[in-house]
Amino acid sequence: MVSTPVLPLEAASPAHICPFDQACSYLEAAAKELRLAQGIVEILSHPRKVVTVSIPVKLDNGEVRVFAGHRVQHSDILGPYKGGTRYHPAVTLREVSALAMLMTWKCALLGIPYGGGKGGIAIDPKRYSVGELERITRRYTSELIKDIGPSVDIPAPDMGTSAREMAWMMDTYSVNVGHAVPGVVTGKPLSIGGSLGREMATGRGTMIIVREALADQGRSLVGVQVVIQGFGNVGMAAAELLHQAGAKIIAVSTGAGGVFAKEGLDIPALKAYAAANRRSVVGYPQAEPISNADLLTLPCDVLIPAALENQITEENVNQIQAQMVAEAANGPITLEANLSLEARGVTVLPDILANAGGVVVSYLEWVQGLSYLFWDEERVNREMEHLMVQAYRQVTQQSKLRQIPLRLAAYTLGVGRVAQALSDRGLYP
Ligand SMILES: NC(=O)C1=CN([C@@H]2O[C@H](COP(=O)(O)OP(=O)(O)OC[C@H]3O[C@@H](n4cnc5c(N)ncnc54)[C@H](O)[C@@H]3O)[C@@H](O)[C@H]2O)C=CC1
Ligand SMILES: O=C(O)CCC(=O)C(=O)O
Repeated sequence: MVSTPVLPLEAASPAHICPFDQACSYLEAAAKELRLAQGIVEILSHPRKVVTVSIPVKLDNGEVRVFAGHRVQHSDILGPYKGGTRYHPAVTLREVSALAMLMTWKCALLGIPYGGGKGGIAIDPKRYSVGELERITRRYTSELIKDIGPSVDIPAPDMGTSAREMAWMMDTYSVNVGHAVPGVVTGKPLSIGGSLGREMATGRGTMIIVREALADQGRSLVGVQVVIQGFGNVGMAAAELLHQAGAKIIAVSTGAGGVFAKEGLDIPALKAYAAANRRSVVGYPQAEPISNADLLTLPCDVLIPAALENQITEENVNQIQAQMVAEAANGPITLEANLSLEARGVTVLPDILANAGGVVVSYLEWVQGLSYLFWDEERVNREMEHLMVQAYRQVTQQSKLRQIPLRLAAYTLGVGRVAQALSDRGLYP
C-alpha cells in the first residue's frame, strides 16, 4: 500500500522481520477494520520527516570514527513528536521509522497530546567510555538542533540510553539556543527538571496492564509465574514491581544469557548482582543458567519480552507455553507469530499499551516542567495509573465490541484518533 519509497537509504530486511513493513501491516489492518479512506492511510504510512546525520567523534585513543544517527518524525497531527533515543548496534533507519510510527499510535491510544518520533545511533554503548558517549551524544544533539525542541520534538531514553544521555542532550540544546530548555527532553535527572517515577514508569505500566488483564480472568498477581527477557530499565522495573506484588519471577535474562529458579528469583538480590556485574545476570549463584532461547519457551503464566524486536517468531512460536504475553519491548513478536498466538488463545498485551507507562510519565514530566510545579511520586504514579487503566479498559471494550484481538483493538483506537484529527485539521484533501 505504501506507494513511494520514503526510506531509500537501506534495503529492507526480509519482509517477515522488517519492523517498518510490520508496522505498516498493523496500520493497514486497523485501517481496514475502521474502513479509513485510502488517502488517510497513505499519509499515515509515511514518516513526515526522516533525518540521518553523520556523527564524527574523536575516540579516547585519538582515532576518529563516524557513527550514523537518525531521528524519524512520523506524525505531529496530535502534538509535538515524542519518542525515545536508542543506542544499539542493530539500529537502522527502517527500525527507527517503525518505532516512530508505534509512538504515534501509543500516544493517541493513551490520550496524550503528542505525535510520534524516535531516534537512534547505530552503536554498542558498552564498547565506549563515558567521555566518548558524551561526545557522541552532544554531537548527535547539535546535528538535530533545528529538528528538536519542547514544542517540536521531545526525545527521551530508550534502549541503551538513560537520564545521563538526556542530561547531555538538554545541556547541548540549551547551550546552542542560549538559555536553559529543560522541556526539550524527558527522562532527565531530577536535578534538571526530571520527574519522580520516570525511571520505573515503563515497567510499572507493564505491571499495571498485566494486573488488569489477570483481574479480567479472575486472577491476581500473587503466585503468578513470570518470565522476563531483558533486565534493563524496563525489565528490571517490571520484575521488581511484580515481585513486590507477590508474583514469582522464575527467569530473567540479559543479552549475555539468563537465570532460572523454579521457586522464584530473589529480585532485589539479583538486581544488586547485576549492578555489580556490568548489568549482567549471568553467574548469579542462587539460580540455574538458561539461554535466551530456552527462557522464552519456559512454561509460565506471563511472558514479558523487555529487550529487542522479533524475539517471538515463526521459528519458536509453537514452543511458547505462556498463557499471557505482555510486550514491554517494542515489536518483540513478529506478525505471523502474533497471529499464531492469538489463534491459540494466548492473551497478547500489545506494546502500544503494555509499555506506554514510560511515555505517559514523560508527558507528566513535560507538564510539570511547563507549569513549573513538581509533584510527589505518589501523585505521578496515580496519574499514570489512571491513564493506563483507562486505556486498558478502552482496548478491552473495543475488542469485545468489534470481536477483534487486543492488538487490533488498540491499533483501531490509536490509528482512529489520529485519522480523525487528520481529517478535522483538513490536512486530508
Ligand atoms: N526505556 C523506556 O522508557 C522504554 C523502553 N521501551 C522498550 O523496552 C525495551 C527495553 O528497553 P530498555 O529497558 O530501556 O533498554 P535497556 O538498554 O535499559 O535494557 C535492555 C535489556 O535487554 C537486554 N538485552 C539486549 N539484547 C538482548 C537479547 N538479545 N536477549 C535478551 N536480552 C537482551 C540487555 O542486556 C538489557 O538487560 C526496548 O524495546 C524499548 O524500546 C518501551 C517503552 C519505554
Ligand atoms: O518517554 C518517551 O517519550 C518515549 C518512550 C519510548 O520511546 C517508547 O515508549 O517506546
